[in-house]
Amino acid sequence: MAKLSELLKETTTFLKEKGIGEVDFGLILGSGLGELADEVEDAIAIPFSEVPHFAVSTVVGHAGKLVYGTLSGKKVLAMQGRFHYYEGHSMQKVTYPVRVMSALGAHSIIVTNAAGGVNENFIPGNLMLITDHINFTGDNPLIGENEDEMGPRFPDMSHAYTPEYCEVTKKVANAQNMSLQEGVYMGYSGPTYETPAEIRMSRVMGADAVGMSTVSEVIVAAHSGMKVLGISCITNLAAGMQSSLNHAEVVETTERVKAQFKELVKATLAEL
Ligand SMILES: O=P(O)(O)O[C@H]1O[C@H](CO)[C@@H](O)[C@H]1O
Ligand SMILES: Nc1nc2[nH]cnc2c(=O)[nH]1
Repeated sequence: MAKLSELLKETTTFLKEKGIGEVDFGLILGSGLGELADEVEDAIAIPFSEVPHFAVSTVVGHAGKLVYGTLSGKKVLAMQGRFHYYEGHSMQKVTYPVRVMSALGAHSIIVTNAAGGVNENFIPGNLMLITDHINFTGDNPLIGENEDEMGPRFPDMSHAYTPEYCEVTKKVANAQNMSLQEGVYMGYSGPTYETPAEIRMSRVMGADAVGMSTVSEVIVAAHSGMKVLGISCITNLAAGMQSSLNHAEVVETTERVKAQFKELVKATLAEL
């Protein structure tokens, strides 16, 4: 199998030929949250299907494009949509875009997602600052040979969600009179939503929200030495807390709060 560093060379050479230059921040925009990339100035947009070694996005609410340009004065490379483990990709494939962002010079990523609220104080439409995560997917993108030039064999996850970035985000939300919840995101493999019993377990384990993404991306960001800001949009109450769950409701809730979500990310990005 080709080394990761060799694959990355092919991908970054392709992207540079398309006009993509230095990147400060990588942005991963979750279910229904991709519209933020439409605000990128001087944008260069490339479908995932054209990018060497990228998977394709198959989920509703994930446009499947890379968008490069300037947002809040920062050079960003945004993913309008992401890859998920439940789509049948390996964890390495799911997280390859984070490797690409790092290889293009990004020192930080902003990860966003749609998530179910486990914390009984949350309501659909809330935004939640992710302060930590529980990897409950049963897999890890770093399993396998470690390429030492990519990062350490045993990465420290003590401060995976960069504490300074959390502080800045809280200040920005406060200054804008925006309510911002905070909590722990628990990543399941999906594609089933959880059972009510799993949600009761998640709550006991310390989860405030549950989803099917993000944790593997943040593990790779930590491995690459990147700073991380994570924001969940609580799109529904988790299983057992409302009558039933479906993806149409998830996308509908993001529609309702997308203006607030975009404002929070843009204003925070300006301060980072
Ligand atoms: O995490 P994102 O991609 O935002 O989407 C979340 O919403 C989808 C389920 O409705 C799953 O893909 C889950 O992970
Ligand atoms: N796993 C999971 N993912 C979600 N994405 C949006 N809502 C949910 C949820 O309740 N559970």
